[in-house]
Amino acid sequence: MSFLQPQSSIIDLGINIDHVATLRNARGTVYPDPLQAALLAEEAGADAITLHLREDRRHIKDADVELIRPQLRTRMNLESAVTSEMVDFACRIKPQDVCLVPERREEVTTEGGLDVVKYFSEVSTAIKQLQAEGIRVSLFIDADVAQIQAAAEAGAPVIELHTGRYADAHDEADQQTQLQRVQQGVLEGVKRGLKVNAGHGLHYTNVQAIAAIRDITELNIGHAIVAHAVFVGWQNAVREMKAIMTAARLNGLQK
Ligand SMILES: CC(=O)[C@@H](O)[C@H](O)COP(=O)(O)O
Ligand SMILES: NCC(=O)COP(=O)(O)O
Repeated sequence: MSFLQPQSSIIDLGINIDHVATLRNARGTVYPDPLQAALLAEEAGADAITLHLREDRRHIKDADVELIRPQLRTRMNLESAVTSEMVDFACRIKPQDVCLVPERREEVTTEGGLDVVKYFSEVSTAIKQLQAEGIRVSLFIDADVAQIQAAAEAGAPVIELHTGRYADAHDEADQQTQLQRVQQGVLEGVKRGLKVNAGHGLHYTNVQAIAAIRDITELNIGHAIVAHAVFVGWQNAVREMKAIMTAARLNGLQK
């Protein structure tokens, strides 16, 4: 029985547990356990658990997804490449949400958003297949009008804007430019009736400006939280991020 009371958040936090698995896999141990991380994150205020089953299985493994799915008391947001192997797997597991992402084997992390314009037919087909299983589909895209338009036309109800360029900005002027791109992207998404999420590369001192954007529903954050947990503990790291995001949103609403 679950004693976790669902509370409505002013902005949702999806905790990405990929790099709990990265740490586990580094030594071939069974710890740290991604399932335990997911359950403790939920207790600490996570609104969703995000995990990316990469084609090379470098962190999350098939068995993690299978084990974690029925145990969650919030929801699972499974990040997946647009391949028949991954989409079939997602259809079998039936997470509440699937976020379709681009993948390149040799990349260190997800570089850039899914090119929905170029792969419109493949993306539309994957969306239909997932939706037939009752899964809500999100597309991980750059804050680009053409991509947002294509996402809406492909039938995705949700987009997640890639904040990597904002996070990697080399100076303040560039960061402002990238922030404005995200802000504009959010407006474009909302205009088309989409739920707009964001994520990638967000951390404790750059998340505020993104969380303050009033129409963003959810942020997905992983690497920075796993890293911070080394010093403050996993649940404190989750709570701290949620508190920072909530304060930034409330602040943003007052402006
Ligand atoms: C899609 C995305 O931005 C993240 O989930 C990212 O994939 C995290 O995992 P990696 O660090 O393996 O890219
Ligand atoms: N979709 C983005 C995500 O899940 C988290 O990315 P990161 O915080 O690990 O960079």
